[in-house]
Amino acid sequence: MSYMTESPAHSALWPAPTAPGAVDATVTVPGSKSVTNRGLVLAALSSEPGWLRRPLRSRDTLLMAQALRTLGVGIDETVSSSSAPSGETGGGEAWRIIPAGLRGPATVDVGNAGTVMRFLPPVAALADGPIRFDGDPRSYERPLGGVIDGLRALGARIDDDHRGALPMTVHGSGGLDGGRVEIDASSSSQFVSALLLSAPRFNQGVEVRHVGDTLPSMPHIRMTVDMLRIAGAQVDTPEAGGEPNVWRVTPGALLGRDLTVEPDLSNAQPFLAAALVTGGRVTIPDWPEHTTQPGDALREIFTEMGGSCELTEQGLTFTGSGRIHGIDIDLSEVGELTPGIAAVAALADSESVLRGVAHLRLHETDRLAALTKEINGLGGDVTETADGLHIRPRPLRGGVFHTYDDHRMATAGAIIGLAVEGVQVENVATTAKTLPDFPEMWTDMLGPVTATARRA
Ligand SMILES: O=C(O)C1=C[C@@H](OP(=O)(O)O)[C@@H](O)[C@H](O)C1
Ligand SMILES: C=C(OP(=O)(O)O)C(=O)O
Repeated sequence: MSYMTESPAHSALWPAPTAPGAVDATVTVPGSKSVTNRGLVLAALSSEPGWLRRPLRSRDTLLMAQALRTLGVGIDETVSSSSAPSGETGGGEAWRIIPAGLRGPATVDVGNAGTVMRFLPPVAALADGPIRFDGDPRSYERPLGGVIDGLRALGARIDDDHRGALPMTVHGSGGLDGGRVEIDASSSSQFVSALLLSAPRFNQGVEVRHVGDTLPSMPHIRMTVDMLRIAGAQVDTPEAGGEPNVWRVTPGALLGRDLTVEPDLSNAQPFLAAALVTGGRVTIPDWPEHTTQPGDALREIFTEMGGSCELTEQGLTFTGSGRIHGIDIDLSEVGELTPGIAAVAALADSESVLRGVAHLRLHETDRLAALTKEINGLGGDVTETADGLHIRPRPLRGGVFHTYDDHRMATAGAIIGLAVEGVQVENVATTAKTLPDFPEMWTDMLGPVTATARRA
């Protein structure tokens, strides 16, 4: 299976640092991948220029920006926020997005970014000309059928040589009818988000009805709806008294906005985990009081696993208790948190059952297989279930932790390395997908620990 293949170029080993004591650090986490890529798409489809402040600059977001540029959108990444119209949000980068007529021929490289491969085909259907979509080998294996079939039902012409997967060509005709569509989004919530994000520009808007058994990552669909509304779209949702599993977007102009991107709370996970694993304390500045990001659930999940947290003006402070408990939890809403939770669970004082995440087999890698193999490779006792993992903690030993081009596998290996000597994370550079500075941030977080340990 593809998750087992290792490319020689990726064989570099990163010695994951062990924590000599309790961490005590403040870690500023860059912007959310999910918010940045939605912000870029919505701004590109707007009727006037907009700003995106403190965007995430990582492989996934740069691929999104590059793809939109290829279609004709202007994105100035170098603008500092001081020259932005309302500089009151402070320093940091601000991107200026200037919408333009979308046109092909063009080729979009999706890398292995779910947000790019799912959110952009509907945008391409609005463009004039053929848009070819291609990406990393893994992108060919990730589900796309809901987007392709959905777009066809709404009037798009698509050549998908591999039936429901990449590579493919969307033959944009300058507009799309839109209307009613049924899709099965049980393999990815991003199918729903994709069809909703571009829908204000469809002639009839859209009514998306999910007809599958399960629907993962609901907070990400709520994020899509929230951001559409902020951009001026009218959206009817199941939460607002509508039918279950049905979303409607009315056609209309999207407005250029001045949006500040929240820190990526899923990327905050390894740092919070460090507080839990070492019985220390980590503060993440700018943790939003209200958010649709699934990472917000870490406040509850990690508290149940053995700590406490406090949200103050300084941010979110998580304090470990020195004990790590197992957890029995349905992670279907917050699937992307699974690798980090599994890593902590492998170090706990009792068993864990992680449920509701069968769809992780089709993420960056087969995450259930990869976590099982790698934790067991260090002496752990993990078994795959039909929809998750059963983790029985055991004393672990050092060894190579393979990452299969999955950023969250790399951070999971780093978490285990805090407590287990001799863990070597293969291809830690894969964290560049969403957090290019991860190794430096990790070492910086541990810096004060070393100082504390020396003082003690
Ligand atoms: O819409 C989004 O930004 C995301 C939705 C989720 O995808 P799935 O529903 O495919 O799990 C999540 O895992 C991914 O990291 C980001
Ligand atoms: C599943 C993830 O990414 P993608 O957006 O590529 O689906 C993830 O970041 O955990």
